[in-house]
Amino acid sequence: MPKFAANLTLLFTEYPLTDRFDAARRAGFGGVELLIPYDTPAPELARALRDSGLSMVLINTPAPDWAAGDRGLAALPGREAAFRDSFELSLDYAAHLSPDHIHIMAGLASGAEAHATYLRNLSWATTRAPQQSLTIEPINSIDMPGFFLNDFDQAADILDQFKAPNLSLQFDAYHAHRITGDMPATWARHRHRTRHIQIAGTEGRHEPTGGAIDYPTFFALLDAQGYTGHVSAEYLPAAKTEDGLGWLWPYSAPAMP
Ligand SMILES: O=C(O)C(=O)[C@H](O)CO
Ligand SMILES: [Mg+2]
Repeated sequence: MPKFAANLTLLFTEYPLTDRFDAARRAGFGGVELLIPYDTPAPELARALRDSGLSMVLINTPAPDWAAGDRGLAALPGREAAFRDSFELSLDYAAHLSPDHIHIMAGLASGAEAHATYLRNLSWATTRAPQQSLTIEPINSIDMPGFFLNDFDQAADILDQFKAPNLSLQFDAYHAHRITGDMPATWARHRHRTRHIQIAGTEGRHEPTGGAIDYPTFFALLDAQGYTGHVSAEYLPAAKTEDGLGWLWPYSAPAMP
């Protein structure tokens, strides 16, 4: 059975942030991820994490002004100093939260200069934090127009060129479906590069049920292939989070009250 984590940026938003950790535990998750933890002091998050007994699976590098359209800095020419500062901030948070992975957000950019900047920044980051697992994630261009890393083969070229032991693929099955139309084939091509998986339903990015991806079959395949990473629920609950968790119950029952 895969190890399931809850994305606390999207799930359990009915609760204040620090209460979401325990809500995830009660629901049966074994880990959590938090995309943008930087508005809450790291010690406060660390306390909530410790009290819940869960592990932190993933944080993202900052997208300094999300509301203004920032989606990360790694591929932005001329913003190298800001990227390094933002990466240092994620390392500060990592020192408190010990995430399995930090996702380096590429940002909105395109072209050769952005590509060169991205490679330079990734190279710097992999050297700066050799013990920290780092990921890159292709994100589909419909949900996030202009995001630099928007294709799995593009990510594979970069990873294969780098061969950095601490840099790997974050495989979001929802994005894989939106980008290629064939999530299982995309997984087959790229699973050896993957250390973290995220899931969502293909209809409205809601619960991972129905829709074009057969998740029970995918989870069985992950078991058969010996995948040891986490599978994070990164979706928009269609209603109250707890009301949509039936998909998790065959794998992990909610804790008794
Ligand atoms: O959009 C996604 O799928 C992600 O995982 C990014 O980290 C967004 O922040
Ligand atoms: Mg994702």
